[in-house]
Amino acid sequence: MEIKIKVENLTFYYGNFKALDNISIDIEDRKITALIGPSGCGKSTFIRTLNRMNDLIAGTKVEGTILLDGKDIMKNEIDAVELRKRVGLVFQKPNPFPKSIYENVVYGPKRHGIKNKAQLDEIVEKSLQGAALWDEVKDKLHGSALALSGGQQQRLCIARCLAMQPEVLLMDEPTSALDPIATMKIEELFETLKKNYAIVIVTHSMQQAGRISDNTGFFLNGELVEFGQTDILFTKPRDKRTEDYITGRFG
Ligand SMILES: Nc1ncnc2c1ncn2[C@@H]1O[C@H](COP(=O)(O)OP(=O)(O)OP(=O)(O)O)[C@@H](O)[C@H]1O
Repeated sequence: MEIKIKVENLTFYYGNFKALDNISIDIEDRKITALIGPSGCGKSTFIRTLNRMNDLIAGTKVEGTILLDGKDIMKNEIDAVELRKRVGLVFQKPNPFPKSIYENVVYGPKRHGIKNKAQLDEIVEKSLQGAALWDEVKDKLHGSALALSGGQQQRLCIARCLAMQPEVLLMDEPTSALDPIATMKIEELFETLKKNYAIVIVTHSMQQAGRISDNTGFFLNGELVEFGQTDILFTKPRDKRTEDYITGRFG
């Protein structure tokens, strides 16, 4: 087992409000880690600490360490822009730019200085292939991204992330705005993606966590109550609060 991200004693505040309390968790490489828990328990806050997206919010404070390949990402010498390239984030609602499919995918690489047309073409094809969208859009790459269906838009956002050649993919409820068929396609895509990336996915659906993840963490009120192999967490939870949650007694 290879640890991609090691989080140790992570505590996070919005102003005086402690949103995460002493979280320690190992994110394995080439595995899917699901994070579950009731609304407001800190799941999104947690994944945003993993690529320092929370830095952008004023008045926040973070304690503890987050090691990416053994290196502390909270140290000042780490460039946050470079970090977000390595640790990509896909949001709940598909949010393509109001530009063509092609321009959406090359947006990040262009900003990072890639100008060569042949190279950009290759990035577009590879990223769209990687996001299982290429066959559906290869004949309309210069058409508007906004003309795609919700599920296609979400796969485009995944492609946009892949174009940056990340190592970790963070997904914040990536299928909650999608219908069951689009959801199934994205879940199938995760199975393929996990061969090359560490994936962390926040989900409200325990069924989804059970279907796709290798490891699951259960959050409650900013605490990581339980973390372990998904099949064990769902069948033999150690903590009464986990058991109550997965059996639907609360949340
Ligand atoms: N920018 C912010 N400023 C202040 N408090 C915030 C901010 N973002 C989140 N919070 C608070 O931090 C707590 C955790 O929120 P977070 O969004 O991480 O939970 P969550 O588990 O992802 O919830 P959901 O499942 O509803 O998305 C909540 O009490 C929330 O109100």
